[in-house]
Amino acid sequence: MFDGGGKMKIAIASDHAGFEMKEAIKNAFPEIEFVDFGTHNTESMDYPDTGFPAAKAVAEKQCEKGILICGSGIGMSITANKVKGIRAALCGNTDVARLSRLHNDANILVLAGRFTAIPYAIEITKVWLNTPFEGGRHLNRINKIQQGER
Ligand SMILES: O=C(CO)[C@H](O)[C@H](O)[C@H](O)COP(=O)(O)O
Repeated sequence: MFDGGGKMKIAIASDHAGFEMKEAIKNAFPEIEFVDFGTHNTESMDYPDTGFPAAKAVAEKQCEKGILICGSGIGMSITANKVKGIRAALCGNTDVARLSRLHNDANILVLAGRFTAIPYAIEITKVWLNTPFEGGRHLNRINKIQQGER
């Protein structure tokens, strides 16, 4: 369980199409403790095999947040949002990444390994990790999502 102390603990996972970006993100943030759910090479595999365990680690609060990467980001988004308590946001630019935290309290960032340049994906990640939830009117909406999950 994440205890709020020490390094921020982030679940990270990809399929083969997101492997290179996953490794680059891990290297770009040495101050973060990444729990890597795979995949560990570029051999073809199925994104739910890594996406579900990573999303569950966030939902069960073993990790504070998560980052998932596949080719388009769609498969990982669909997978993660099947897990109760997960609000996964596919972000292709820094403005949307900021809003996904401010307004949606997104607890998983999804990136598109085949459609976003790696240096920009790192910028998106930096913004996403450093933006707090705004609360207020947005909290009512998050509560309604949680009620709809039941
Ligand atoms: O789920 C996806 C598309 O909606 C992901 O982008 C996958 O990475 C992609 O489908 C993998 O494609 P591949 O042809 O098997 O490499």
